[in-house]
Amino acid sequence: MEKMARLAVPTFESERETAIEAVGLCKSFKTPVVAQGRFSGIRSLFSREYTTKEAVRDIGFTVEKGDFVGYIGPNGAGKSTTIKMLTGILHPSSGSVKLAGVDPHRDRLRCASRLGVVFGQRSQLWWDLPVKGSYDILAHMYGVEDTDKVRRLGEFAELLDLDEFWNTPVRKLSLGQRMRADIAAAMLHDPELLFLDEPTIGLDVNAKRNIRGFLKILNEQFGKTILLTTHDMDDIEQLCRRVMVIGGGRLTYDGTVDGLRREIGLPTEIKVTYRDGYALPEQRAGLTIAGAGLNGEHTQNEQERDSEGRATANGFAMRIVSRTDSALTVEVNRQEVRTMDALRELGHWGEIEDVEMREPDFEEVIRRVYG
Ligand SMILES: Nc1ncnc2c1ncn2[C@@H]1O[C@H](COP(=O)(O)OP(=O)(O)OP(=O)(O)O)[C@@H](O)[C@H]1O
Repeated sequence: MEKMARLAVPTFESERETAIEAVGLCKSFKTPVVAQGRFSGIRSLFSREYTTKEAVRDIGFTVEKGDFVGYIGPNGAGKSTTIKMLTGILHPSSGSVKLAGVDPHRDRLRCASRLGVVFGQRSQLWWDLPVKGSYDILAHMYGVEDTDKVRRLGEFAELLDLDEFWNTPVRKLSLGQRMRADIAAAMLHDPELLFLDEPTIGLDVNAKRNIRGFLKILNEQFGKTILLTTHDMDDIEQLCRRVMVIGGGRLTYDGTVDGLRREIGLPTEIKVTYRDGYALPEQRAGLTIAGAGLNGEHTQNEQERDSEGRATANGFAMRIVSRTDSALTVEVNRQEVRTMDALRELGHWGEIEDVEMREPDFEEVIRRVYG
């Protein structure tokens, strides 16, 4: 870590300089209408009929230098299309993008030196070359000095455990190894700005932890600006201060992660197993416990559930949803009470042997955002 700190040349003079500015960004795709019937394949080739898909509609936002922003939304929402426009791979149908004041479409070369890009589904490494060989080519392409290359790769190898597959052809790497190699490749020329499109997709817990740790260091110690798309809510919660949600091509939320959770209002589920059973306090047998510090006030307001019978955010602190002789499963409304306070309360009812927690899953969170 100390060695890494020596590498850390602050890139930004001012903390709050703008790293990304997107204004009225739109992207439509025209696709030929597929003809029906005999010779449909050949007729489609000559068809003049098109359908238009508005993948991104009027998106605007600003990202300050040093920010770590999550960009989330369901499949087909327009995340990758946005990233491709931000990185200059796709031209917007209308609107504009500036990266540190530079248009990535007009000035691709200047932007390339400031920009690292990782697409989780695709690699920028040479399939048949050993990992090291790809880095040599990339360093040459970006004009990275040999001393810088060696120093950076040494640090990345330490932080991302690259040594174990240094000489292995890329095609033989596991998905986790390949992703680590790809992220190091994207940072080899020391860009200020890093775009990551689903970098943890399909990875096991250890590989995810390793990659998240590295991204955290890049952001917190090196001040790199990072924009991350993901379907993994843990990526967002552990890494991002800010989250933007896109749905149907439009930005539907832009704010803090906590703000998003509050807006959605889904409860956390906790299952507590007791060593020798539990005793519910008399006044709490109604299974719904009021907020304000779990003071035992009893509420039984049916409006606290939505039309599907789920607990809604307001009006309760903790609700018992199922129980056996030795275990209780409760929903905790995090708008009303902290999880630690809920656990403390549960601890008063018996000796706790085991605790399992379940956060609302990502797809459910997203569904709620779109109402
Ligand atoms: N080159 C293309 N031609 C036609 N339609 C496209 C093209 N690229 C994307 N689309 C369409 O634009 C919409 C947005 O796609 P995009 O890949 O940006 O979504 P996404 O949010 O990244 O989804 P996912 O999470 O599944 O990767 C989708 O309906 C997709 O089918």
